[in-house]
Amino acid sequence: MIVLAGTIGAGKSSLAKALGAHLNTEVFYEAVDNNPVLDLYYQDPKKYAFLLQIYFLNKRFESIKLAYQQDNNVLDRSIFEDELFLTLNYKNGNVTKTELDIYKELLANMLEELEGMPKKRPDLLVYIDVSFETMLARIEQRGRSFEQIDAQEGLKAYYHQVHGEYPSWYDAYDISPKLRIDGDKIDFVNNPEDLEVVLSQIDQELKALDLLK
Ligand SMILES: Nc1ncnc2c1ncn2[C@@H]1O[C@H](COP(=O)(O)OP(=O)(O)OP(=O)(O)O)[C@@H](O)[C@H]1O
Ligand SMILES: Nc1nc(=O)c2ncn([C@H]3C[C@H](O)[C@@H](CO)O3)c2[nH]1
Repeated sequence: MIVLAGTIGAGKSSLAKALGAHLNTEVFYEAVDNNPVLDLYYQDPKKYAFLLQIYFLNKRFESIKLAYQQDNNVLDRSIFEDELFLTLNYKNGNVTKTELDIYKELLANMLEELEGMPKKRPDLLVYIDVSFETMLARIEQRGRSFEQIDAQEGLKAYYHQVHGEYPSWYDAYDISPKLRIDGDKIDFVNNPEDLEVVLSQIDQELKALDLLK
């Protein structure tokens, strides 16, 4: 399983789609469309943060179990980043200490389940690194109404926090081999040559892991 990581709007879903097509494997997208809590969360984070965290964690676990069934399936965001969002929500007073503790216990239980599976962790994590300016531009360009910074006071500051958490999260990540992609410079969405460069970098990593001929 190849996992894509990165801040909101970094390009994970876009690269996941291209990578799945390239490797001829399945892509497990993050549960955004038909998510009954996400827009409520953006309207009222204090009320809905814990429910949203549980919603994403449950969906993530479901996707991981399915994704592990075949080599080189692609997962749009890692279970470890969910914890990054949780911690941030706790810091911001949207999640109580009791909720934080319950979530962490549940997560530990889920990770234990994964430890019991034939494949225990991702084969490769691909991190798309973008600047804060790029993050904002991509969120605006994608245009989900509830994510727009003019829709909600404090949203820009929240995005700044999320963006700020990622570099140290990525540096500390040691669960699997990892690859960083500069999502500011490499336009794998509009430039086929750039996409080719990224895909061949990933291919090389997979070959080194004996997951690609
Ligand atoms: N490298 C890139 N160059 C140009 N545009 C990009 C690039 N990556 C993504 N985009 C555009 O930015 C927007 C967000 O991309 P995408 O939905 O793939 O991000 P994401 O990381 O999956 O976001 P989220 O965390 O919210 O799910 C889309 O409109 C996409 O077309
Ligand atoms: N609060 C919160 N916790 C999560 O675990 C989480 N995972 C994703 N998201 C939000 C970010 C994008 O708007 C949108 C798509 O990534 O969903 C989250 N928000």
